[in-house]
Amino acid sequence: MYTSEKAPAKINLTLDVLYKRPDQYHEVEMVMTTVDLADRIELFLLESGQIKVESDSRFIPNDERNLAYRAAKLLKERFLIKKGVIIKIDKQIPVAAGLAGGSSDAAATLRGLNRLWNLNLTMDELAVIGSEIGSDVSFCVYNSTAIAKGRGEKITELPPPPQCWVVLAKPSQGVSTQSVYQSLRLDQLDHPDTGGMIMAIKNADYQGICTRLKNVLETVTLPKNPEVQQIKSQMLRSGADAVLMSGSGPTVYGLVKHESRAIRIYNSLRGFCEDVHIVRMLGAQQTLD
Ligand SMILES: C[C@@](CO)(OP(=O)(O)O)[C@H](O)COP(=O)(O)OP(=O)(O)OC[C@H]1O[C@@H](n2ccc(N)nc2=O)[C@H](O)[C@@H]1O
Ligand SMILES: Nc1ncnc2c1ncn2[C@@H]1O[C@H](COP(=O)(O)OP(=O)(O)O)[C@@H](O)[C@H]1O
Repeated sequence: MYTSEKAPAKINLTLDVLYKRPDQYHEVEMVMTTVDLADRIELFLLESGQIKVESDSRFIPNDERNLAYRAAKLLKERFLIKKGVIIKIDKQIPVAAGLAGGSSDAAATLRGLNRLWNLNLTMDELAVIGSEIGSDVSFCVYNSTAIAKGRGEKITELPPPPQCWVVLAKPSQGVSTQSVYQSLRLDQLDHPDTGGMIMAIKNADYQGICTRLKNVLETVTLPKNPEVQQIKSQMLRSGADAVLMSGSGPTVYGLVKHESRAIRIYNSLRGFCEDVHIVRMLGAQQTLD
């Protein structure tokens, strides 16, 4: 028995942090969507009951630390499943980049095992389970466009944003999500216009989306990582309609309407950044290829 899932990357269109919670997480308000840069997850039923992870990437663990492994283990224990699974990960999303690659792999594993192990769980039930793996996993289960609140597990879906091209550039220096949140100066934040962003998306207002991109975590990552600001400036110089760092970073993305402009930005980044991708904004549930 076999099944497969795509695990797309996410980008934050807005990311706001409201306050630090008693559980030491932060209350967030984020508008996120997906792009067509995706890992591919293949799931093979194992009668032996074992969970195995195989990946072509040397940047992620292939044991119980892998978020896809943790998703399988959680489902197996929660629903007393005797069978096992081999999880093959074709890694395309840059790791520790602010693109939720690990979270998306975990979410794709939940969706795939729901079929492979005949669990018949709803997306809402899978999203609740996903929130036990990480704050971004619930959003990744729905795999669409949404407002995320709470730690990131309270999801309200939105219509997809208008079609456009996205140039993603990931600087070489990694970033620790935990340290970014912990270094945030909550009393000095200039908050995003989250409501305005939601209206712009609902009205398919591309310009309105561009003018409202804002991520408060930039206040931490940009001073520590000058490459991020350099890439933002270079993208704007080369014609991006808007630029922003995604999540806790360091990936920067630029939005443009036409592929020719995306190619010009891509070429202008040679020498600035090695890990650059031209992708489409997705924003809606993906059918399997
Ligand atoms: C920053 C964001 C924005 O979309 O994405 P990435 O940059 O990771 O893609 C997310 O909030 C990251 O979600 P995720 O990467 O799943 O975080 P988790 O593993 O749950 O938490 C990692 C650490 O980040 C901090 N954390 C995370 C979420 C949150 N709402 N408040 C926090 O303070 C905590 O210190 C936690 O120990
Ligand atoms: N399947 C996976 N894909 C990517 N990273 C993973 C995976 N499983 C565990 N990890 C670990 O999670 C961290 C990066 O998570 P990722 O979701 O790629 O970054 P971000 O949270 O910045 O978007 C790294 O420490 C990586 O080793």
